[in-house]
Amino acid sequence: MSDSRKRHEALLYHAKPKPGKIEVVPTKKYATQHDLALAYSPGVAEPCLEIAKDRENVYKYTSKGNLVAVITNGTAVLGLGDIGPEASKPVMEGKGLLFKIFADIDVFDIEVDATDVDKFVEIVKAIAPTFGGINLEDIKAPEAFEIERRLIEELNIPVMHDDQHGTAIISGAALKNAIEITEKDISKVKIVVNGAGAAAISCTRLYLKLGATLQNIVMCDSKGVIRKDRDNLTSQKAEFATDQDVHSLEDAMQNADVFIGLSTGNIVTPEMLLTMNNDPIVFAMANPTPEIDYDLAIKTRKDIIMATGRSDHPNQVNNVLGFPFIFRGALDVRATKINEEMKMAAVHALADLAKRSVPEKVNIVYDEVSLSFGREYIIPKPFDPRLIYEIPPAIAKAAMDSGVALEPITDWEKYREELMERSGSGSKEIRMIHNRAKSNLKRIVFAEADHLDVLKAAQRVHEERLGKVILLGRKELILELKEEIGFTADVPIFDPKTDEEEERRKRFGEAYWKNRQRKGRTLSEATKLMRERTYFGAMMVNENEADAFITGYSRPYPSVVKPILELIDKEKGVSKIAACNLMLTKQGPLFLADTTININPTAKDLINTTLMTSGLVKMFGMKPNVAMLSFSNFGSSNTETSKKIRESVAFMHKHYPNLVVDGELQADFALNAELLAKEFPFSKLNGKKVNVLIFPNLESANITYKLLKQVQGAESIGPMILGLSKAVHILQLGSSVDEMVNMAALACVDAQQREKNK
Ligand SMILES: NC(=O)C1=CN([C@@H]2O[C@H](COP(=O)(O)OP(=O)(O)OC[C@H]3O[C@@H](n4cnc5c(N)ncnc54)[C@H](OP(=O)(O)O)[C@@H]3O)[C@@H](O)[C@H]2O)C=CC1
Ligand SMILES: CC(=O)C(=O)O
Ligand SMILES: [Mg+2]
Repeated sequence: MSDSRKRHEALLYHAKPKPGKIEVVPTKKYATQHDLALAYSPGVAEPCLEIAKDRENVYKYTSKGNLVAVITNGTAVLGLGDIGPEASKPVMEGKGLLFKIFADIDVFDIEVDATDVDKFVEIVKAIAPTFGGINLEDIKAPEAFEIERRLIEELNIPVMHDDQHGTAIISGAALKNAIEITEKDISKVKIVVNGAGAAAISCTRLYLKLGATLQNIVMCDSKGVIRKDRDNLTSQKAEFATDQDVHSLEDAMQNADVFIGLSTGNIVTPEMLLTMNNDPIVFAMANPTPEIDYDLAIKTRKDIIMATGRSDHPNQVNNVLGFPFIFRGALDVRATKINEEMKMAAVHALADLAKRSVPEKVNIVYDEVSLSFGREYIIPKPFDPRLIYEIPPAIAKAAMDSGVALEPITDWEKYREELMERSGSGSKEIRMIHNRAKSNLKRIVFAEADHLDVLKAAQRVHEERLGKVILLGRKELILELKEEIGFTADVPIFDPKTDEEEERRKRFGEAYWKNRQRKGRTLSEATKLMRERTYFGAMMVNENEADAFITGYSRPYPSVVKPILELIDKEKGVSKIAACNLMLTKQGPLFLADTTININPTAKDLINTTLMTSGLVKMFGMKPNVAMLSFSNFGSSNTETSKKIRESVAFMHKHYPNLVVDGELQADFALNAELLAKEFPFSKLNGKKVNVLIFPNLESANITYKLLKQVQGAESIGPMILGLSKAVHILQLGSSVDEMVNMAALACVDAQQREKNK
């Protein structure tokens, strides 16, 4: 896109459909006169009086605890300089947007027309009662240091100048990882810092805490190198003044290992980069134009680790990765400050997160095949859904340990749940299954581990400790792919076709043959079949060499179901297996059956499917409320379909009176409690929230689950096979990584359950 088009697009984005990026949204009902009498006079007087009695109650009755002020005077707006309070407003609204979407924190952006330190401090202090925290932004040095120092001292809510400490935390984490990749020693690396303002000074102070050595640092400002022999240095600049024989940025760059740019755009040249040491680390963080263009830098030095503050290149080192999560953790324990311990905890939590395997969602958002720790991925991406539940707990814990938390967290698991809930990251049901899988690790076989996405899913299962992973497939290819995605853990790999597995093939073949010898299989045939991974993997579960098995990613469903049915016995009392999909819809979880096995089930099949699905629902910790669906309601039609459903409902009412099941019902009546109560008050489903839908045939079930997925974007877990005697599950052809991770977790929980029921 040309520069003028980009400019036009940015202006249009801010202007339309209504000017600006944020608005205020009420959180309470306001539809009736009664609601308004509560929201405003007279009802509002009650919380006012409670707060007047005890100021602490402000956290109970108002939004203070989750409200942050983003405050500026517009004197150092990005790298655009002193452009004034009005011109800074788009940036501050932008921060409001980011606080909200990444950490569910509400923001008032406040642009103050005051450059005088005393006046600015007075104004912020005067409005502080409104807020739970204060994010100072884009205030130039040296005033920024004094303003922040005084506000921290005089207020008892967290105050942080983000350009200083947010930037220091993020760039500190990135620097720590980049140095690790280059295998250098932080205490020995030569660092050039260009810029000596709010961001540069605080970043450099933090690098010293990470182990960098003052003698190895050269800092430059707009006038050149900050040398001891320069006059009129501010006290902050004087901290970093050098007596080395360097007099220009060019001099400083010679043999430097690290360049930190927090100054202004386009001031580093390719020639300067060429004089740097091997494996140079270049963080050109000026916004919006970096000190050197990303493409130019990587073209100039093949051995570079390059980062900018921008989102359109790899390695975005930008404080967006920090402030939402830092304030989240601080607000959640009512921290009175954001202290050094909390900042350091954030550095390490961020640096560590970059080393773990990346959720597939992140690859998709950034249009990447497989992000993994390395030169082009030294720090997590802002859209990483794990940030919200990994970083705030680290901050909160450090606040508690360092004695600045007024409301310590006692239940960390619950806190993590709340954080996930805030971000809408994954559903409760998925988290519940993941947590249960983690509680007792089961051995799970991935049949098609030589496929990239299957291997990525296995990596997640391993790293998130959802199960003990066993990989099946071509070993050489698996090893190659493992290396590519940074899956370094040593997990068992089996290649069923190789000589290495001859003994197992023989043993599995014999066991299989014993079962099938009267069904037309010879021993040699049976042994030969064990070269196939579906057979081999399923036999591992049969022979207790694994607890769970998932397969089917690369093959059509029916071609996988057939061998599975030959190999794995049905559960006692089950005549036919069935399949169920859990759909995570906006109205809550819905279990749909039978989505993939029985084309035209009989009344008996429907009863079996209903009973098996009800068992599954209980495994998810829920009570099943089952609607048997059709195109008619309670006898309004007399087709064969309606009749078979009525027959199965009658059977279940007689033999399973405690099961909440009814029908036949149309889908809208099943899912709309009011409609059902009005028309069919006699129904067993009255007053219940239906969470199981049993369909009259496979077509209707299968079409519905796929429609929900595509049209409503509902997440689906499944199809889960019901009625087998082992935890064996079949994936849909081409399942996504997330779907496979969820299925694997479910298969592990299924295996746990079977162990318990033994
Ligand atoms: N990626 C990120 O997350 C962040 C990036 N930044 C970027 O860092 C830059 C500075 O921000 P901030 O510290 O808040 O602002 P300040 O106004 O506090 O500091 C600006 C500094 O840049 C120096 N400078 C200006 N021009 C040059 C030059 N040609 N050569 C060397 N130094 C120069 C100034 O020198 P002097 O002291 O002589 O005036 C001053 O020290 C901005 O570009 C901003 O966008 C800031 C925060 C976060
Ligand atoms: C990112 C940021 O805060 C800045 O450039 O000022
Ligand atoms: Mg800023």
